[in-house]
Amino acid sequence: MSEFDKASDTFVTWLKYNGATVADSVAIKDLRSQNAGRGMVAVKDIKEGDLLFSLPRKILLSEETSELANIPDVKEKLQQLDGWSPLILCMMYESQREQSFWKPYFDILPKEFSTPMFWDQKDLKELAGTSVIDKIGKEDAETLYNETLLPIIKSHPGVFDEKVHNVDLFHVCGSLIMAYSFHDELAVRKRQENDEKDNLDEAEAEAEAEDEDEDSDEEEEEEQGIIAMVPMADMLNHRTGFNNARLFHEPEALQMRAIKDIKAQDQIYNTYGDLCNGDLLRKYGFVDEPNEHDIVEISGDLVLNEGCPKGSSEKEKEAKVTFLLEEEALDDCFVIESNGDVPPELLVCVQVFMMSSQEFSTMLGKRKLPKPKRSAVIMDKIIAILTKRLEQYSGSVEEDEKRLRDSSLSLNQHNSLIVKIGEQLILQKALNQAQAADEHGPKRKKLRK
Ligand SMILES: C[S@@+](CC[C@H](N)C(=O)[O-])C[C@H]1O[C@@H](n2cnc3c(N)ncnc32)[C@H](O)[C@@H]1O
Repeated sequence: MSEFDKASDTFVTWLKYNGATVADSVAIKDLRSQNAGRGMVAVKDIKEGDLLFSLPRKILLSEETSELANIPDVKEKLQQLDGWSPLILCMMYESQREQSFWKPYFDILPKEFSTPMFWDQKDLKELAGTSVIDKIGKEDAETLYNETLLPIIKSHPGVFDEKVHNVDLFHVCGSLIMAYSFHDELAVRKRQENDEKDNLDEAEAEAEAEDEDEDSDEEEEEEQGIIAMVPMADMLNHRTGFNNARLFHEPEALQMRAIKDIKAQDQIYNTYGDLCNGDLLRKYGFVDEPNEHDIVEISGDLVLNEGCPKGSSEKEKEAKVTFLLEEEALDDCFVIESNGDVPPELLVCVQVFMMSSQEFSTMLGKRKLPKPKRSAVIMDKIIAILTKRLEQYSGSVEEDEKRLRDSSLSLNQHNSLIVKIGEQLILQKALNQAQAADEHGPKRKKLRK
C-alpha cells in the first residue's frame, strides 16, 4: 500500500474511532493522476437521500475546539480576532503539534497549492487581463499576518515559535481555509433552540420571524455561524453541473447525504458554489471545462474613462461617479455573464458618463437615473469599451487556443489559458451582440429609411 493510501486509511480509522460513521457505499480515491488529490467515489449504487457519512461535532476544527482555546491568555486574544484570523492561528498551532487531536487529518491535507497565490511572476504574467490578478490579495494577507497574528505569536514564545509559525505556514493555513473550510451553522441552531426554550409558541415565533426582514436574518446567520474545518466533508471535489451530495448540519453531527442517485464508480461531488473559472482557480487552484458560470468583469474605471466625453474635467467625472454610486448603479466592476448580455446598469452608467455638463445637471435636478437604452450612440460606446477590455489580454483567443494544444504546457499555464479564453469568448459574444444591436438599432433604422 502506498504512503498516500496508508495516510487515507489512518485518517478513516481516526474518524471512526471518534464516532464518525462511513457508509460502505463510498471510498476515498487517489485522483492525483487527474491533479485532483483525493476524492470520494461510490463503490456501490447510492440512492438519493442515502447517508454517506456522519461526523460528530467534536472532530470539527475551529476556534472553539482547538487546544489553543484552552490556553487562558491566548483564548482572550483569539476572541478579539475576527474573520478567518482565529481559525488560521488555530490551524497554524494544531498543524505543528505532533500530539494534536487532528494529526491524522493534517497528514492528509495538502501542503502545496496550485492557486495563483503561490505562482511566480512568470506564471502570473499568463493571467494578464483576467480579473484574477487583482483579487489574489497576497500583500493584504501578509499585512494581516504581520500586524495581527505575528504580535500574538511573538508574545507567546511558550506556545508559538516564530520560526515555525511563520508567514509561509500562515499562507498554507489561509489557503486551506479558503479551499476546505465550511460555515458551520451550529450557533444559529443554538439561537433557534434558545428561542424555543423561551416558551414562545409557534404562532408567536412565526410572527416574530416575519418581523425580521430578510437582510437582517442573513446578517445574523453570518454573525452567528462559525468557520470550521470539517474533516472528510472536505474530501469531496467539485465539478460544475455534477453536484450530487450535500452536507447537512444537524445538532449532534454533520451528515453528508446523496442529493441524487449515484452510480457505483461515479465520483461524489459537493458544490463550492456557482463559480467562474477565475474564482475556481484563485480559490481552489483548478478550472472546469466547460463552465457555464464563467463571467467577464469590466472595471468601473475603464467605463468612466471611455464613457466621459474627451476633455471632461476631473470634477465633472467625480460628480458623475458620486451620483451613480449614490444611486447604486455603479460598482467597482460590471459583470457580463456567459450569455454575453450587456448588463442594464452598464448601459445606464455609459449614458450618464456620456452626458454633456448641461444634460448632467438637468438630470441631477430631477435626481432620476435614465432608463437603460440601446441607441446607436450608446452601443458605439459599449463597443469601444468592450474593445478596450479585449485589448487588456496579451494575445488573441485564436493564439491562446493554439497554445492550449501545446502538450508541454504546465498546469498553471493551461489553467491560465482556460480562464483567459473563457473571458475573451464572453467579451467577443458581447461585442457581436452589441454590433448587431448597433446595426439594427432604432437610430440606424431611421437613418436608412
Ligand atoms: C475541499 S478540497 C477537496 C479534497 C482534495 N481533492 C484533497 O485531496 O484534499 C478542495 C481541493 O480539491 C481539489 N479539487 C476539487 N475539485 C477539483 C476538480 N474538479 N479538479 C481538480 N482539483 C479539484 C482542489 O485542489 C481544491 O482546492
